[in-house]
Amino acid sequence: MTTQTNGAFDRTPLIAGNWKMNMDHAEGVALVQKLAWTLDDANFDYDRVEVAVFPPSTDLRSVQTLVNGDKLKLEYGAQDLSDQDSGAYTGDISGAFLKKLECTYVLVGHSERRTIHQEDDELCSKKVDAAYRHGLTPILCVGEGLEERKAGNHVGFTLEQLRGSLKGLSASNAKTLVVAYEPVWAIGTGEVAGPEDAQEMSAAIRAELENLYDAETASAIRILYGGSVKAANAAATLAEKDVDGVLVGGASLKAEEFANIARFEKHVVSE
Ligand SMILES: O=C[C@H](O)COP(=O)(O)O
Repeated sequence: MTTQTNGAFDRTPLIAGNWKMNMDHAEGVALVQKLAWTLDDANFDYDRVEVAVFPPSTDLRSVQTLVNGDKLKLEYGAQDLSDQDSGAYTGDISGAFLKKLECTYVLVGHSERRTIHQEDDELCSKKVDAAYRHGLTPILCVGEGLEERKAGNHVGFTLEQLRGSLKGLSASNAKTLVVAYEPVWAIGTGEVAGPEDAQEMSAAIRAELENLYDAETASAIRILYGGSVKAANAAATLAEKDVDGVLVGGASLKAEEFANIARFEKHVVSE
């Protein structure tokens, strides 16, 4: 969340773990349990850094039961949602159902959905609206491909995706929005964009959000970096001024590794 004191916004860092199509519900419960125990053993301060996991939809009810039963301070969310609320949409999942499962967040427009499922900006903007309609906080994913990066058009491409995916979003709702910048060429490749790349794009996104809304809204929105984030590289990226968190894929499937990413301040302090 973002808190405001005397006009200044304090953007709480968000460490988000996108499990993608991994971990059935039994494995998911074990992973959440191990993550919680690992963070508790390290006296982790959930008020300083927010930690959220994004399991496959089949796991959400089990994760909800565990989080509620053990009073865990972890947040959780879904990897996608329908732009529709209910009806003849086989295989889709309504934001209303996700809210009933007490999801806080929902990913929208992850590059794997944009490419594999041909999700365009128009559909993403409708999914952002659906998230707010059901009281979910969207994490809107944007980011260039290798060809845009090589052509030096990575900023223009990403900002165009951002504008197209936020059509019609009000400034009041936008204040709680989270944006995740994920250069597609860095996802799952081990090729992590350097902290300076992450900062360059986060600053450009924040400037564009100011154009789309206003300075206050832009400074309230948290911007995450995603793409081959590991415990070894997270602290440097998270130290960047406009980077407010990370969206982690593969490394979030290992409790210790993900917990070490969440404890990035330890690394920064100890450096
Ligand atoms: O949603 C997470 C991103 O796709 C990054 O995945 P990755 O950490 O496996 O590169």
